[in-house]
Amino acid sequence: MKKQRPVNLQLNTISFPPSAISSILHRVTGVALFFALMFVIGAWAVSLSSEQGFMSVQEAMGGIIGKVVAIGTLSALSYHILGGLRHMVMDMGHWEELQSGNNSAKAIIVLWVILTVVAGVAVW
Ligand code: HEM
Repeated sequence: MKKQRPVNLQLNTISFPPSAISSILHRVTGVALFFALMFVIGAWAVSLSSEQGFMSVQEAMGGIIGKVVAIGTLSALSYHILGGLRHMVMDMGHWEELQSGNNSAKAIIVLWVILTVVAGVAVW
């Protein structure tokens, strides 16, 4: 094996194509959804436990932290669903080439940003 193999440990010089960014985002939002779901189910359970529980969840959701968590959850869910739909289309044999794959990745990222802004406006 060659002793002097090319090494690139400078992460800021590695450029990721849109499809790679899309793939990373899909995994990140999947993990984020797992944790967000604990919060959603927890809040749901407390809100249904009693009238006081409902009021406390309502109050928490009206605060800045509650709103940020809600927007983050909706944002992760919207990206994950868009990514899931893109996967479904790819499973049917489309958007598998370099160009079309990168284009569809860019498209869902743009759609995701728009949906996040819409969710932000709606929740705030
Ligand atoms: C709260 C519900 C969900 C959670 C917690 C979740 C979680 C995850 C996680 C953690 C991954 C990454 C797995 C890995 O990369 O090893 C993943 C992948 C995936 N998810 Fe979800 N997911 C959820 C809902 C959905 C929905 C609604 C869809 C479809 C619209 C979907 C479609 C997919 C697909 C297609 C993959 C595979 C992506 C790939 O192969 O790169 N997921 N999910």
